[in-house]
Amino acid sequence: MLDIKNLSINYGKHRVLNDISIHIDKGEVVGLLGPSSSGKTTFMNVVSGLLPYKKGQVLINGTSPCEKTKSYVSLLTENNAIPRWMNLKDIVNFHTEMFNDFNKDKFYSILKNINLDIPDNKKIKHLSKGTIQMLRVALSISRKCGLYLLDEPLGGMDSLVRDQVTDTIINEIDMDSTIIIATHLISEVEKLLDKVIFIKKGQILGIHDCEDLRIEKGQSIEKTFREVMK
Ligand SMILES: Nc1ncnc2c1ncn2[C@@H]1O[C@H](COP(=O)(O)OP(=O)(O)OP(=O)(O)O)[C@@H](O)[C@H]1O
Repeated sequence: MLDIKNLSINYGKHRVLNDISIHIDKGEVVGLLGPSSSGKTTFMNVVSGLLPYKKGQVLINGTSPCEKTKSYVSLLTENNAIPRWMNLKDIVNFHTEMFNDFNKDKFYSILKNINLDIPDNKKIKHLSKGTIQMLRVALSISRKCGLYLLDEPLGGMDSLVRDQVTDTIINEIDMDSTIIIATHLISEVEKLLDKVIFIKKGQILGIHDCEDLRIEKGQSIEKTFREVMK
């Protein structure tokens, strides 16, 4: 489904992704795990088509990121891009117009499941950071896509809410869709993951099947992550 070969990205002279190669199958749930500044967001931006690349190859079902693949990919960006003046109804209308695959009913049902009771006329600027993040996650998983790129989906949420949101992510996304979650909150997402990619300073330190890694190391993915990143 996603094939990346020898991808390198520079910002000026600073290399932020260094010759990375990754293959991800349809339906896999993959954790892109690395400390701050390891290149996770850059990776997500390239795959989503937001950031062009010159070195290497990125193929989504055989096609380089472009307008066509954008309709196949739901990107949850790390930072909020929803204008602060919008209210809930504006946001829903915007998404309905913007994305043919956005399912409004599903969106409201997800809000209900995560106990997010936001009136239609409530403006973004009056919501807390954690609430905005929950809203953004609900928006991105209410699209029907083949690939979900979730960049720090749990940022700004308290631990109880994080559990609820991780369960919602896995329950609401079709099983044959692929999910890539970039995060450094590993314990919260590790139960969801089939595969992990360890990344540091733009370099892939390892790609593993989670079950195999747990058996091989006899410990959690988070503990192995800490050892690998030392
Ligand atoms: N637009 C940019 N111009 C120059 N350097 C950038 C730009 N965006 C990111 N960088 C640099 O690229 C490196 C990787 O950043 P990136 O945001 O991809 O990492 P990350 O793993 O997502 O980090 P975090 O977990 O803190 O969000 C960092 O050193 C960052 O400072």
